[in-house]
Amino acid sequence: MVASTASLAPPCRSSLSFTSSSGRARAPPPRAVRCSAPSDIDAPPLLRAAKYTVDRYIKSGMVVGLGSGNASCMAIKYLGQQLRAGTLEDIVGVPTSVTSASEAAKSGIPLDDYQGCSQIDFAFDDADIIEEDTLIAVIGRRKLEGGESIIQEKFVLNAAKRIVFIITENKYKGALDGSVPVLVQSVWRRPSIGHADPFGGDFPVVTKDGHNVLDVIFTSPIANLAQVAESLDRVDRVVDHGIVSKFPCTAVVVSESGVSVIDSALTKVAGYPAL
Ligand SMILES: O=C(CO)[C@H](O)[C@H](O)COP(=O)(O)O
Repeated sequence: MVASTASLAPPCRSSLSFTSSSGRARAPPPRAVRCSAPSDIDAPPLLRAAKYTVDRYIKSGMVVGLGSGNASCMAIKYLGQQLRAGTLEDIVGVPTSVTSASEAAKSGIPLDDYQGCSQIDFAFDDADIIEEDTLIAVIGRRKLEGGESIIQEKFVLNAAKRIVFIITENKYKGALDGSVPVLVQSVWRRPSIGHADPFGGDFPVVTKDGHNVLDVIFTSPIANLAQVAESLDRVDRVVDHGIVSKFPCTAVVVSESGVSVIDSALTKVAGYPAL
């Protein structure tokens, strides 16, 4: 459960600046490009997307960030199958959560800890929502009580040379809605009865890194996720948040009609094999 709730006025798209948290201006990313994707037409669409991601992006010898969520779980299992079949060799997985670590261990994928790992060749992950064009994602809206960690997940994604989000079509949007999870240093909460402390009170979630989670709820569409991330980065006692801004970034999007690949780097599209 979330610790508490706050609201934030949505930023205005007209002031989009793409300034990084270090204050450096960066060029707006190219528009995402869509192309159709591939084979294995009998499998359920999410599984096709997971298999496509493994087949297309993972090569023998890679260090691979292993995401969290349904699609990532399928990709982890399929990666394990490819290792057992000998189609892929010498893969080391870096899990983004306890759940992905456990799934990878069951699938026979050798693992490394994210804290001991500075270079990750490729990572895949689920997301709660992805902004069209920029491919900026929100992760971590679900409960944070099963060993998930936004800090761990973002560390792995940021350390990866290339990332792919595997999502269903309803998560790929122009006008984003809902909430952004924000990690804050634990605060003492006033109890309605009894005693309170950072680990109790009215039972707020305390993450495995020792933080509380605020869900910043937007009551109108989020016009500009990059600007929301910048604003949050400037708030005192905010440790991290669920907005992932990474370039280049690819979304493998599942719809009823099939699987599409949307790539934020126009130049990469030409390199795709015929699908
Ligand atoms: O934090 C996340 C990705 O790590 C997402 O919140 C979550 O995993 C989405 O899961 P699903 O795709 O199964 O709904």
